[in-house]
Amino acid sequence: MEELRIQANGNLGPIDSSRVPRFAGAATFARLPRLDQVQHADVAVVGVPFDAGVSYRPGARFGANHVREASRLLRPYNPAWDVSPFENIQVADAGDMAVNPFNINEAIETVQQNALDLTASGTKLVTLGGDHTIALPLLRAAAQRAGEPVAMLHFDAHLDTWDTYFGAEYTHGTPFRRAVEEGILDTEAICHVGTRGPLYGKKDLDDDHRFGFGIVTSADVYYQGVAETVARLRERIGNRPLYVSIDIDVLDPAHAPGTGTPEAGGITSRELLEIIRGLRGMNLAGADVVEVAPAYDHAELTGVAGSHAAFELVTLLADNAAGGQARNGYARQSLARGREAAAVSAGQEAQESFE
Ligand SMILES: N=C(N)NCCCC(=O)O
Ligand SMILES: [Zn+2]
Ligand SMILES: [Zn+2]
Repeated sequence: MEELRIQANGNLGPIDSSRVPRFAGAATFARLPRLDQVQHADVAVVGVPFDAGVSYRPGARFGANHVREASRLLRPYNPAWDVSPFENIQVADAGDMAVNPFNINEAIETVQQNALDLTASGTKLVTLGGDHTIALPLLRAAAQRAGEPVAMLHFDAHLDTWDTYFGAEYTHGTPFRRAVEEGILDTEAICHVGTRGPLYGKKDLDDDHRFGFGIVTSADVYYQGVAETVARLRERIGNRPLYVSIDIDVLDPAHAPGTGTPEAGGITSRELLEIIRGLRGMNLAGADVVEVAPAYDHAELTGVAGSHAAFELVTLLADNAAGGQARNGYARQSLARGREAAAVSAGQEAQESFE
């Protein structure tokens, strides 16, 4: 079966699903080779089976393998970008980090160290969680590799800038407050996207604002549309090294029921994928897709959504490595049409589409 891989430009790609049924064999992300089967990976997809930081339903420890299973149906060409990511760069599945399920502090150290090890020779990481606690050590590693605090786009129903739960500082609801305190985020360029749902009090928003976060709520995405959302995010982030953290609960529970703390009124998977495509050319340092909890999933909805989000992130990295060649994909065309339609309805001249 191994010899039935697609190969291009010296890169070992997925097992060819026209010759080996895609439901055969052990799952790796997108049926890509394991890291130990390649000389060097430009991008590694790695799992973190950890959920000891959750405040409600457990189960995200099984998320990475669920996303891998659902990713069997991905195909090698991404028409939204006009890019074949696995041809441009070597992408491999680095398996799972061996994190201690009984000791959160130790697990956080392990994730940070493993992330540093995996990125030692320039590999970029797309991490599959796991609960959102793991974003903290991943951000530490990303900032260390970037040599400076990183910008962040945080897709989530929740702020995750709370202080403590039951006195615990390191949980899935607190990683970004810790990250600000540690000085690893560029607080000029951090933004939540998809925020919604009840909070503990107004102070949650005041604190979050004080830390420097911008907020594009789920309703904002609805009212202003994807094209405008993307334009604002790009303006805020610029060319800074950017970490993208995607909590799958950013999606409406109709699109992603398999998660631990669902909130009604979320964005659609179409909106999420289009916003990621809108980040074309940005300086992505690393990314994660977290909080997939398969026990609450139905018909693999959440797994499929997670796998597609990860595929778009890998495509972004692959396109950057090829010098930002993506020009003719249909996402670009849709985005241009969206900007035009928004301008017409606002009675303005259509603005130049961003580059
Ligand atoms: N799903 C994440 N990351 N955080 C949710 C914390 C919500 C809470 O327990 O209040
Ligand atoms: Zn969340
Ligand atoms: Zn979260």
